[in-house]
Amino acid sequence: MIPDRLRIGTRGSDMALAQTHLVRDRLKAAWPELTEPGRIEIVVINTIADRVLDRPLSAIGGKGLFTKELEQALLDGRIDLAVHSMKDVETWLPDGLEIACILPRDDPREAFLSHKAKRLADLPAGSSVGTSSLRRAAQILEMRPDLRIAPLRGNANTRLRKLGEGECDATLLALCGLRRLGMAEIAQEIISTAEMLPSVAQGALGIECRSADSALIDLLTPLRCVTSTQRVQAERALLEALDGSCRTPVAALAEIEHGRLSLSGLLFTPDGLKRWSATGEGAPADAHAIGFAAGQALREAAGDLYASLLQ
Ligand SMILES: NCc1[nH]cc(CCC(=O)O)c1CC(=O)O
Repeated sequence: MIPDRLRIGTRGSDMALAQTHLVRDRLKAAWPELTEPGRIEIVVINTIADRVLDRPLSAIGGKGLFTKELEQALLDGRIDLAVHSMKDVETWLPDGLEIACILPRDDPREAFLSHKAKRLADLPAGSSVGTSSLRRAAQILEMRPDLRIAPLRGNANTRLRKLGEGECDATLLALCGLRRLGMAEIAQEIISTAEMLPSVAQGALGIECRSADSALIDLLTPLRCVTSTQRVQAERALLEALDGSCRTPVAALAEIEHGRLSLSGLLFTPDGLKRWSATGEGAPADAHAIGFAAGQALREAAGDLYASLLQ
């Protein structure tokens, strides 16, 4: 049975709203009854990550900040669905909630933006790259130890404005995020995943619901993408084995080709001076085990240094 009313919770940024509108439109396309006026309501919820813009996320509690208020609204019954960028979703969810659906994944690559150079490799020595992502900072410093990292917080629009105002010489953003904002053409260089492995789950959208809402979960069936789900499962299992949080620079990407899943993962020291890599391969149905084993391998490779990365 289709519920009379569905309330979708979202952050208020342009990117979050674009993602939510995409989910709403897919739901309407799958279930024509939901196109009736008033059947789907969008509820904007302000999160700590949107309010605190002067400090890096890793210093104020990590990526849970993007999702906590939405999860509380789900638990309180104020909303029925929450749309998230899967890269912002914590490794462990609160009891009673689940990611009931992962949509077809977008391009996970990073986009380079700058007024000083067309490519990251061409930035003059000493240029500043604005990012508050520990992963991006470590990867940039590994490739270009002669660059400086400058803190840059805020949603994508805010970061683009700050770049325009000259707060930094360059920045990196998820290409899919730019695309959702209708601004993909401003990407100067699209960095290959071989050069820069993206964040776990970058480009994937997920829908979180109350586990008890089985009728609603059934409604999401036509929106699910099996291969995207398996890829995200493998990458998130890698993070799970690492106790991953925003404080540990980790990158991972799983791909499925000819019925085989292959996973690459990297763990960095925040200064980019050291990195460890692990790979895994197997049947897509074993995504979780493949990811977890790769995460454990990274942890072992880092050895005694691993504890210091968690500080
Ligand atoms: N950390 C914020 C965030 N969370 C998800 C995306 C991009 C969209 C996605 O990965 O689905 C972004 C912006 C960025 O990193 O450039």
